[in-house]
Amino acid sequence: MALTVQHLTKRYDDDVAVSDVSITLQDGELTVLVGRSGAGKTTLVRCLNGLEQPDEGTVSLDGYEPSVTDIALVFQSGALLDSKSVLDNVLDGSLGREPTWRELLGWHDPAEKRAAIERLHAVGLDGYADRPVRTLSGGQRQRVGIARALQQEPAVLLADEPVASLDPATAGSVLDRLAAVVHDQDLVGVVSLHQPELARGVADRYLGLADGELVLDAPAEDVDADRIAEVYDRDIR
Ligand SMILES: Nc1ncnc2c1ncn2[C@@H]1O[C@H](COP(=O)(O)OP(=O)(O)OP(=O)(O)O)[C@@H](O)[C@H]1O
Repeated sequence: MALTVQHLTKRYDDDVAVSDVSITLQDGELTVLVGRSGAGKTTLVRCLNGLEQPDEGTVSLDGYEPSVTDIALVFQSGALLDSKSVLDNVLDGSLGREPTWRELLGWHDPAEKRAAIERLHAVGLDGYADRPVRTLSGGQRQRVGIARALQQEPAVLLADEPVASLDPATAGSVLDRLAAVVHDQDLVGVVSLHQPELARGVADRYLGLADGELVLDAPAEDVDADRIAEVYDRDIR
């Protein structure tokens, strides 16, 4: 499976947020998207999953237009429902696959429940299913967010600055989980990061944006700290 972006441009009035970006991302690889504040990372991620419509260009999955469930997004805040249990938050990922009456009554298919518990295992949250989400730490919440995204059974897993609010050690462990599920489940993985040093060890590929333009697209083994620093040092228009 490959996610292909061709000549994607997104403008806000006269401001070009993403400018003529073309990329191909393979499954089983975690791509780390870097760039200074305002470079266009969030806009590109939102265009990838259809939250924003590009002004020009296309996004395709193996040559087809992706469906809404093909691409899952992990939000910076986790965007979880605090009053619900961990398991119920994960099960929200399969809404849309289950009949409406089940959603309304909260009676989930037992197979979906088993799958949700396996997804909690995949993100290292065995034994947390019945905990109310409000009792979790920031890192645990982000891992619930990843499990919920996996419950959607996507081909592409996007995460927009998923560790911005976490301390470096916790951020590292969340990114390790993200990389592990991308590799184990052969997903196309994309994570945007404010702190590129956290990407070392988890990135298979780097993309760098500067002022909306793609200025770096290379396998991680070809990218050293200086190459990443160049992305941040580019002159702003
Ligand atoms: N909804 C919007 N309306 C108008 N301009 C926007 C909107 N969203 C983003 N922009 C502009 O598009 C450009 C790219 O913003 P974007 O949020 O994609 O950058 P970013 O790299 O994700 O930044 P950060 O790291 O600070 O989150 C910026 O100039 C921003 O002001």
